[in-house]
Amino acid sequence: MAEAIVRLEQVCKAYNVGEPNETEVLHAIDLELEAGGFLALVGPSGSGKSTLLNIIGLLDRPTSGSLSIAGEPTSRLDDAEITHLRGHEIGFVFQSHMLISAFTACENVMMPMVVANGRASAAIEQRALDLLDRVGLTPVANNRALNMSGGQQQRVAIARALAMRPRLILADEPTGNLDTQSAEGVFQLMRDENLASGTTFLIVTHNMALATRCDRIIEVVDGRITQGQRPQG
Ligand SMILES: Nc1ncnc2c1ncn2[C@@H]1O[C@H](COP(=O)(O)OP(=O)(O)OP(=O)(O)O)[C@@H](O)[C@H]1O
Repeated sequence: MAEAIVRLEQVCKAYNVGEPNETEVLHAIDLELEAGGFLALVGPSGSGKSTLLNIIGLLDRPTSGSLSIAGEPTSRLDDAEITHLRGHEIGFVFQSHMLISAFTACENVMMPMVVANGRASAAIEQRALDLLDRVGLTPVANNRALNMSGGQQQRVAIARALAMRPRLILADEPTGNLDTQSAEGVFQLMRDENLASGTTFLIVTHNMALATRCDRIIEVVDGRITQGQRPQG
């Protein structure tokens, strides 16, 4: 079996801890994501998919339980170490692409590399242009994100997510706002990247037609994994 890029053991997440309205939304989650997988995360609205994604993406911490990324337990890491791990190992694609709309496609893709490097450079710009070429956007590389279609913006977001060569990309309904044809293009682009580079993808989707084309479907219902807890085989 492939090495696990992510391992959760008995992860619980509660909101409003210690207050009268404290609610636990994830209950004792055990989950393994195999390196190189192309994985769908599905479940009803409010079941805890985004909460789980935020924990795996180190954007939020579990209330209890443990999370390892690439074999590294995260519970003892301080905030600076968490930020470093997140910045280098994990890329994000959100439903609303979260691009800086006044920046060009190229500038948006450069952004994580500029932040990591402390300043822009010709090499960073060249890598951004190469990534935009990979997602089919060379002709609009210097267009502002503001003036691009939803499908194009999502392709820029994928290029940006790939910029730091992360081992894991977390995508929260990346095709949710797109028409069928654009959604297919964005989905296929992620699949091609997964196969070409071995980057692991975990994709939250309500689209079962797309989910069934992934290597594995992980289902969350009421804060518990009901299907796909471990890789098959
Ligand atoms: N910051 C928060 N404070 C309090 N409750 C929250 C917070 N974030 C999420 N919740 C609650 O946690 C539960 C799970 O929410 P979550 O967004 O993870 O579900 P989801 O499966 O991603 O839903 P959807 O498919 O609608 O995006 C919901 O009941 C939600 O109201």
